[in-house]
Amino acid sequence: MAAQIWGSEKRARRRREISAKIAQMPELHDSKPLPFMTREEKIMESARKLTILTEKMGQIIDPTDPAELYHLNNEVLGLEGNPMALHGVMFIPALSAQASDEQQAKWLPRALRREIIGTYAQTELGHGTNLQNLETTATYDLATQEFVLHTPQITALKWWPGNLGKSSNYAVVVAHMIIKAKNYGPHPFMVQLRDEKTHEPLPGITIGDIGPKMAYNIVDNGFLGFNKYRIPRTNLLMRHTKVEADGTYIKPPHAKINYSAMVHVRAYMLTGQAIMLASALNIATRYSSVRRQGQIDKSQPEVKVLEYQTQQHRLFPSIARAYAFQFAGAETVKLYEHVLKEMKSGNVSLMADLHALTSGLKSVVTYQTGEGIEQARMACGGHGYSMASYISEIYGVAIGGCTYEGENMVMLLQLARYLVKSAALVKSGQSSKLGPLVAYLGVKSEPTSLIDRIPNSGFTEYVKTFQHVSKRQTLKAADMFFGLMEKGEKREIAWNKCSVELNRASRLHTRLFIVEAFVRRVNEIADIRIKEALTDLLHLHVNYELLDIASYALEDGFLSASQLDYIRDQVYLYLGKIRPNAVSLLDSWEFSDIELRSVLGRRDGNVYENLFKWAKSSPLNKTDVLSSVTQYLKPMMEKARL
Ligand SMILES: CC(C)(COP(=O)(O)OP(=O)(O)OC[C@H]1O[C@@H](n2cnc3c(N)ncnc32)[C@H](O)[C@@H]1OP(=O)(O)O)[C@@H](O)C(=O)NCCC(=O)NCCSC(=O)/C=C/CCCCCCCCCCCCC(=O)O
Ligand SMILES: Cc1cc2nc3c(=O)[nH]c(=O)nc-3n(C[C@H](O)[C@H](O)[C@H](O)COP(=O)(O)OP(=O)(O)OC[C@H]3O[C@@H](n4cnc5c(N)ncnc54)[C@H](O)[C@@H]3O)c2cc1C
Repeated sequence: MAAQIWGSEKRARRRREISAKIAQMPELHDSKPLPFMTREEKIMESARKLTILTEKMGQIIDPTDPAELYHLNNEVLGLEGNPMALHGVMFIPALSAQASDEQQAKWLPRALRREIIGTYAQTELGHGTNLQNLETTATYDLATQEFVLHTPQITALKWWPGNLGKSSNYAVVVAHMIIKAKNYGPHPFMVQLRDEKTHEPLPGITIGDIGPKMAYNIVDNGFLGFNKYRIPRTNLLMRHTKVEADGTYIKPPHAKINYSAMVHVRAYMLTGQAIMLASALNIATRYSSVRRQGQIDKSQPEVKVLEYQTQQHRLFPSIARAYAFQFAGAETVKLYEHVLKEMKSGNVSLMADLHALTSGLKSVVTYQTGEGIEQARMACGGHGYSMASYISEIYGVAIGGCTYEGENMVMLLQLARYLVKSAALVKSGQSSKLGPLVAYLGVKSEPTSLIDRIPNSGFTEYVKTFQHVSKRQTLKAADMFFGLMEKGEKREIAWNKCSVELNRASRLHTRLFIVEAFVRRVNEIADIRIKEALTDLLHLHVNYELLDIASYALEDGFLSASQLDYIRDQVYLYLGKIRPNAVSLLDSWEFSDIELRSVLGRRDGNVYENLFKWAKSSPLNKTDVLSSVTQYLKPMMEKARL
């Protein structure tokens, strides 16, 4: 199963080998539980481990393999981030996709050797979503052949970029490029922020940390202002766009090609989210098979809480989602790598499809991951609320994904643009022009679902039902939009008035893609036992998801009330079938105790002894009487006694 999850037997084996090596290297372990550290201590601890890793990485992993590097980071540095989180996730990808060969030769080897630390600085205090209204300017000075970066007012301060505040000395900065008073829109520039020797900010740069966040606090998300700060013309990333010495602008082959670093993260973050969801579920499911509370049969001893159907219903559909996201994520990364290769050689024809797909996926996956993790926390009762479970940190980090790389509603609306264009093709009889991801929009569907009538149809009838609801909602939302425009409404106003319906269409389309990716994967599996276990999970997935969106299929009678009962019964049937495999389905992800950082979720199940040990190690328990008591509470009580 681990081979299915991680992509191959070799990958699964390598992960195990890496975890085993790390287990033998105490210098790479947290020196004490992270929840007991202050933010400064955590940042220091992370930097300590990061530098050891840089030295010893070659002994542990193949540093050129991103999957090995990612696993190493998760084990050693953890999900709260590290001082170089953005360096690998956005700075290097931005340089790789947007710098010319010559620029790459100059900067990439230095970045890869970790001679310099970089980040991606785009969002500002006043604008994150609406890139066209970013305010930082890069004005070309023809006389000196330099760009002058400037922050015209407080809202133009860069705000949020990870590791910008304290760790990075370089950044890819996105600024409006102005040449001879003409604004060419946002473009990426390579900018040195700090002196390479002293790490002091360079003159003209104002920089710092934006303060603590809900989670992810090892990362120093930062602010950055420029006061007429000059960089050479050749620091504009020039793979696709060029500015010649005389100010001549050579436009890129696609208007949005500079957005590729965002698409990179949107594609890669899906498996990252799956991992966080599976981690939280691993903790909750293990704990649920240790925790005994109450009886189902009063004549029997107390049961493991995992025996309760409500507990299974809370956890198992999310286990199915974690697998579904992992499989959909792996497909998306493959597609992304393909499109990137094409893009580098000038073929930009697949960019719109990839943008639409990743926009929908990042939104649905992050939202459902958040839901699943929060349910996992509640499934652990009181102990889930303790930082000892570590679930709250996983939750905080995961839901950051609902916001970063494009706020979810906004990204769903990006997919909706693509769906509405596709709907227009269907309505004008041009269905043959639909891309493969939306081809179903042009296919006539049956009048009713056959879900309960062809039980051995594999998952075909389910897929057809998802297709039906997605198609119907897309055409309905598009009709609403076109109708408003026909009535004379301006395009943007009409769009806003339909946006809730449009986003519903985007979610349904994306959920269909996720179901299909899961079905595709299960169909490919040769090993009978693995196929059986995943088929059960897929049954739960399709029935649970369909129940969740049933209103769309009931509205037009595609599903009947009795079919809904059938679907509900299938959910209960598969909850029971999955119960014996539940812990194994999560243990198969092979998270080590070091990586999980959870007292509740330990592999040995020794929860209570370790919770007590953990509580005793709380810094508050170093003394029996705190100074807050001696200084304030004790005098107060004494005064009251007088
Ligand atoms: C897209 C916007 C909303 C609008 O852009 P704008 O330029 O204004 O658009 P318009 O002019 O209106 O045009 C719209 C048309 O453009 C098309 N379009 C838009 N984008 C693209 C694109 N990328 N490709 C192709 N086409 C595109 C669109 O389809 C329209 O076409 P049409 O007109 O309909 O034909 C834009 O403003 C936007 O994107 N806003 C969002 C801003 C954003 O995303 N900011 C991100 C900042 S960086 C950030 O947030 C970083 C966060 C770091 C987080 C760190 C944690 C990382 C964890 C990663 C884990 C990795 C795990 C790895 C796991 C593993 O290895 O397994
Ligand atoms: C943990 C974290 C890490 C980050 N890291 C980085 C980084 O490394 N580099 C970087 O540059 N940035 C980073 N960001 C910033 C992030 O990319 C932005 O916060 C994000 O893109 C959302 O933009 P915003 O903050 O402007 O939200 P807003 O756009 O202000 O969103 C507020 C509300 O307005 C709604 N809204 C906005 N526009 C529309 C619209 N057109 N239609 C409908 N609704 C709309 C949204 O849906 C939302 O409900 C990070 C953010 C976080 C939380």
